[in-house]
Amino acid sequence: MAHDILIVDDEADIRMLLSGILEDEGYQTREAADSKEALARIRARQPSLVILDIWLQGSELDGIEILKIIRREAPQLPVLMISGHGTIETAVAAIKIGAYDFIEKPFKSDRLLLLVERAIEAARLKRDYEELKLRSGADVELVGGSSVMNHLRQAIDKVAPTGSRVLISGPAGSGKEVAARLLHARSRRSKGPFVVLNCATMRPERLEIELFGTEPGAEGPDSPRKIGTFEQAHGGTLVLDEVADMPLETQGKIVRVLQDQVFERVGGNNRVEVDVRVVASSNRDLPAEILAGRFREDLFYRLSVVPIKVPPLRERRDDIPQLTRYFMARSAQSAGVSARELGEDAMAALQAYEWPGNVRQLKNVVDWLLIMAPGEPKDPIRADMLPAEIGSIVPTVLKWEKGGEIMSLPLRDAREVFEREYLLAQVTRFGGNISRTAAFIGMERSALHRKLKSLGVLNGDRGLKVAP
Ligand SMILES: Nc1ncnc2c1ncn2[C@@H]1O[C@H](COP(=O)(O)OP(=O)(O)OP(=O)(O)O)[C@@H](O)[C@H]1O
Repeated sequence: MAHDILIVDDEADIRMLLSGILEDEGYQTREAADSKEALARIRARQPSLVILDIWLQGSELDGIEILKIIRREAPQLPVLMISGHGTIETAVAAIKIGAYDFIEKPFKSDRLLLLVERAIEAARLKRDYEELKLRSGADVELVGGSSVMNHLRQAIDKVAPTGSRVLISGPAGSGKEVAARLLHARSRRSKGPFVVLNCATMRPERLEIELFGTEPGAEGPDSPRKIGTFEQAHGGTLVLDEVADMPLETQGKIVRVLQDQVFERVGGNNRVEVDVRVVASSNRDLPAEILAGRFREDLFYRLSVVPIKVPPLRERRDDIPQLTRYFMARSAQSAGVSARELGEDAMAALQAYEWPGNVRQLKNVVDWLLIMAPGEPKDPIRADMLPAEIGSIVPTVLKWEKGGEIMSLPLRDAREVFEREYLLAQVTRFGGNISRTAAFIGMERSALHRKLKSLGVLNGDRGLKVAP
């Protein structure tokens, strides 16, 4: 995405010269000859940078006064001042007010381009830093080697550069936001902003303010202009998280923005033009929401140009060991302690668990284990150290304690109890896949099948019987 630069100078030939130099380097430019035009252009859409002449003949406000308004209305917008003879002192004063730097007339194009590049980069770094502060711990790595995850990554790689709208569906905590980040990172907009708005956590009135921003005075007599998420995301990606939670009326407004890439801020009628890739995500069944009259069909078709599904963790149990090690390494690093290993029994229990809270829940369990698991840091974490609801999945006879009940049985019956519990745990861990379980435990597939049937673990063809 080309950066959009606004050139404010009263002299038409300087504006032409500047826009020529900048456009040759691939920037997009807009021009303004006086304060009225300049402010109108900025209000219509926030540029990436303003190049602002200090002395503007025939203008109501001079460069310094315009700068003050920009600082107030758009504090993140970088401004590069142009100073002529005798205005250097003013230019220095401008830096104190918050201009990025100044360049003196007559200027060399190399120096101009260098300053422009630096000013935009500095603003981007500041924005990234702010974003990072807000969302520290955000991931762009989609960990997992299961075939479902490989397909997901392939789908993302394929659709990312096309710029199509994408609807990501999947249950809570499954990694929808990580998928959206990856989509942005692999797109042509990767240098542009990535903005996420959670539609579920906001009151309906607040949602529109967040989406579209406000004009000065809209939220009280002295309220400043607020830039909404659509405008913040110009040149980048906007994620509408939990899009099904948006009120119908707001949905209608979004349809319009998607159609025309134009909207008005709350409390005004300035038309704001934006170029934003919208990625929506939801954990609901949107076609069912449409039938229930809670989601607009036209919005669904506009958002869902390419649908992507992130499956629940229980459908990709193969990813659990890798995810566990990944979260363990990261948590240990950020806590400044050494990572703990997990014993085979603990890993089997993690793989057999249902994970209603998906990857987010796994991450929390790993964080908890790092702090709470007893024993020396070098000792592996065992199944009985896991939170009760997870650890109980592993049959008691397999835990490192002397099973009481089993000791009261003759060998033949004890062996049967053991086999049954062991096999049930292994088959669950491999998601009911008999071939893979057989390969892991070192049995022929058909022999395992017979065994499971004779132990009453298999119910019918492939269905698993619940442990008695
Ligand atoms: N494949 C993955 N690799 C690495 N981290 C992951 C993966 N999937 C999810 N996570 C991590 O799990 C947590 C939850 O993921 P994320 O926020 O993307 O889920 P979500 O589907 O958007 O959830 P919600 O619907 O609740 O917003 C995050 O901390 C994320 O970093």
